[in-house]
Amino acid sequence: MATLSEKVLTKSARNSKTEQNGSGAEVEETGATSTTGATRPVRPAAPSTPVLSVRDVRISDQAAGQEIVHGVNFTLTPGRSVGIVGESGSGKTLTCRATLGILPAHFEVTGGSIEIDGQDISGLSSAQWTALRGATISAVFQDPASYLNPSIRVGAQISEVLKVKKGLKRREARRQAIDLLHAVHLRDPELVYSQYTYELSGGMLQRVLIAAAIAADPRILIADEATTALDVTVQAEILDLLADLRERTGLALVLVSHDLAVVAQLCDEVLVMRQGEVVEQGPTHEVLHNPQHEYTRLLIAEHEQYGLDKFLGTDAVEPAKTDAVDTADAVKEDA
Ligand SMILES: Nc1ncnc2c1ncn2[C@@H]1O[C@H](COP(=O)(O)OP(=O)(O)OP(=O)(O)O)[C@@H](O)[C@H]1O
Repeated sequence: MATLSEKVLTKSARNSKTEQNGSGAEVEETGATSTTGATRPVRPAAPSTPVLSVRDVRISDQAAGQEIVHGVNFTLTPGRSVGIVGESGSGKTLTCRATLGILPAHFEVTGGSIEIDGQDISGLSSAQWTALRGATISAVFQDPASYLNPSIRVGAQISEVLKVKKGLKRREARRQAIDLLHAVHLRDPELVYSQYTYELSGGMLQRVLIAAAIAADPRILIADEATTALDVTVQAEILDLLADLRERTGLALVLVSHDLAVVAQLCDEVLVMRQGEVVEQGPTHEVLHNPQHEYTRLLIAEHEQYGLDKFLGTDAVEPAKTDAVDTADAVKEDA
């Protein structure tokens, strides 16, 4: 079977859409939520094996002696995507970082379990993590400049991933890095390869970071507010790119966004978080069309003015009941 980057590159070379490759299995929806959350009906589990299982994960700040994330559940099979939305500080990034094994100092997973490709991550050694990151699970965060080294040409940074993770020789790593820059729709990839971060725009840097993140053909990509800082046109292009990777290569996506339109466009399932709780969870279309929790309704109301309904098909989104609540406080991110 062709690797992820080979498939991306093949597609890029053809520069045309192809049909799904069959690896995009039906999502296995657990139907589970936090104990306080609204629960959706469970669909029968899909036959495909999960690449990522997050089960009742709890994260605590050990310095403060406080649980911050109170139980997150979701399962991803190849080619499927889950979105995590919610107010600032609700635990979205901590959940992602726990999945990547990079929680900040003092923070620990104090309950539940996380399995990547069937492997419980709790007992992994640092060598095992090194093998897993990039090759099986990868991530793109906001602010790409802070994840790239300003004193090394961006292409060399992608080549390095290819040399370390795929054991490629210098010349082949360079060739594949340029192909990857092409695959993320950067014009003149050879030029970009030889440039430094200060020479590139935010949108270009974000694409470079995505190219680096997918270089080693991961099975799971975590995109945490990866398009938030970009202008709408560039954001749309990057979302298309992620959707394309997902459909064509079976990449499983965890997408954190404050933007419900982004989640509506890209995700099969959505988790709505507030104050460390998953208050609502289910198939994206269902949650956004028929929200059960007041906070979800608030989020939707906040986004309707930005044209969320255009991503939800022809049906209008349920009108939100917002009278009793100060939405500006409830949805701090949008302030
Ligand atoms: N490195 C850290 N040190 C101290 N506290 C932290 C750290 N990272 C997160 N927290 C705290 O943990 C809680 C959850 O943070 P997290 O970053 O997961 O929120 P979030 O939902 O991703 O928010 P945002 O949308 O603003 O990124 C917050 O109260 C935050 O202040």
